[in-house]
Amino acid sequence: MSVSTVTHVETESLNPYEIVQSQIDQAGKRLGIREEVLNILKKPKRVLYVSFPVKMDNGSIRMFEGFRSQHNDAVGPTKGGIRFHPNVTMDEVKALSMWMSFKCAVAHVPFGGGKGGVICNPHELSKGELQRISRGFMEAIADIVGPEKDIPAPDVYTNAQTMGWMMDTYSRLKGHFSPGVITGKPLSLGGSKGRNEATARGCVYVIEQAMKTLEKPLEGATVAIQGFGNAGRIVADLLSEKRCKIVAVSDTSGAIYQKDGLNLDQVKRLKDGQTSSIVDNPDAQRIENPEELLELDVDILIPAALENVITHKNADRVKAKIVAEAANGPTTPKADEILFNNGILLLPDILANAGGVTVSYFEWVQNLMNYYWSEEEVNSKLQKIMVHSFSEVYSLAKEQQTNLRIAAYMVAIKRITDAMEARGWI
Ligand SMILES: NC(=O)C1=CN([C@@H]2O[C@H](COP(=O)(O)OP(=O)(O)OC[C@H]3O[C@@H](n4cnc5c(N)ncnc54)[C@H](O)[C@@H]3O)[C@@H](O)[C@H]2O)C=CC1
Ligand SMILES: O=C(O)CCC(=O)C(=O)O
Repeated sequence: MSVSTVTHVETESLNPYEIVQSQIDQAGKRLGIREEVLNILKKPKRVLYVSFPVKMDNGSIRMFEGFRSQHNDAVGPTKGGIRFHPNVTMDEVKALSMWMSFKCAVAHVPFGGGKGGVICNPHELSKGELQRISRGFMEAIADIVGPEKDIPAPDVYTNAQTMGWMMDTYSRLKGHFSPGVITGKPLSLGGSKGRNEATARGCVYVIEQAMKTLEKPLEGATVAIQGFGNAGRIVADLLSEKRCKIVAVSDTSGAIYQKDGLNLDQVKRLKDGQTSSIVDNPDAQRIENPEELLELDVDILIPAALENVITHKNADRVKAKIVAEAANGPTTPKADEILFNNGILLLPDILANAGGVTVSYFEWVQNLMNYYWSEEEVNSKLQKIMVHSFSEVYSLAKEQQTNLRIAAYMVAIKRITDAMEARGWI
């Protein structure tokens, strides 16, 4: 491994909106795209701020705030998840919507990028309150979403149930059943088989291709995963089915380690138990500083929680051979540079976690046809897309002697600017 050339960077922006703009600049310049065209991509087309009242269980009325950002719809209607989190900001939602445009373009999914967020802490809310927040937010954004306009989906701290409530609210407002307005729904409401696992499954398909390319066996590979929700937990299961050793996982309660591989059934029982905490595990060692999970000497590191966890401050201590970004935006641009110089293969979010939106696209197609596919059909179509996307991005990265993130952006920007040109926008 070569020694990093970037060792004394003092600061870098952790604002995801500024980060995605710098990523667009880097890739756009390599493509030789005019600045005025890149400027179109550097801002979302529309951002809606909403505030809405919700009746709480104790009878009080509380105001909640949220955002929906629609980045670029040159390729098709905008699409992307809705996040419920206490720290959601408008800039974060804008950035997430931009990553969605590029992700869809990398996967050849005919959507532009959208994203939503509601500032709230689901851990402090009852199921009834969550339902009223979900309905309130959908009512507030109903005018700008729709099966042919903008199609939300789950993201952090939202799930199939949240999507079901939102679909019901939208359908009532429009006066007809409208499953195509949102994806990631329960199967009983037009959800797609395989959507719940799709983000993780897509990530595993990409990891498999990367390991093949590096000529390393997947069987027996050691894995550390930050985040144990939809993305992280299912990645753990799927990689363990492939006989990888999941040696460390973390969630908001902390991080645990077991050098011979964690007993995942036990970890899941703890997560689903009363305290919802993975750290009370007598058979695993607790990692006192959970961020040190990112620095473990493993074959594969999977950030599957939030943004900005691998930065210029800790990137030099990352020892994994592959970093697979199940999360959106976990690695900063300076950290990208350090990992690349250190010979670590980073599978960027807009490639590695594109499985979720890909199967969301399949769900939308099934809703519009009102004809549903088997799980095998969904998974095999997903695999084809992920394998093809990886090889397209990997070949370009080799040709351009750059990292996979910049190559993925180049693929995406080319596809979106071609559509903008064909529409006569540029
Ligand atoms: N759900 C989906 O289909 C997709 C999700 N993603 C991305 O994957 C990431 C995770 O999302 P989901 O798994 O859907 O959310 P989730 O709500 O199902 O799970 C989030 C997990 O992250 C953990 N977490 C939160 N903060 C943490 C921290 N500081 N340290 C360690 N763990 C922490 C939580 O405890 C929870 O286990 C996000 O970046 C999301 O945008 C990307 C593509 C699709
Ligand atoms: O399934 C979707 O439409 C979008 C999922 C998502 O929010 C993401 O890929 O970040």
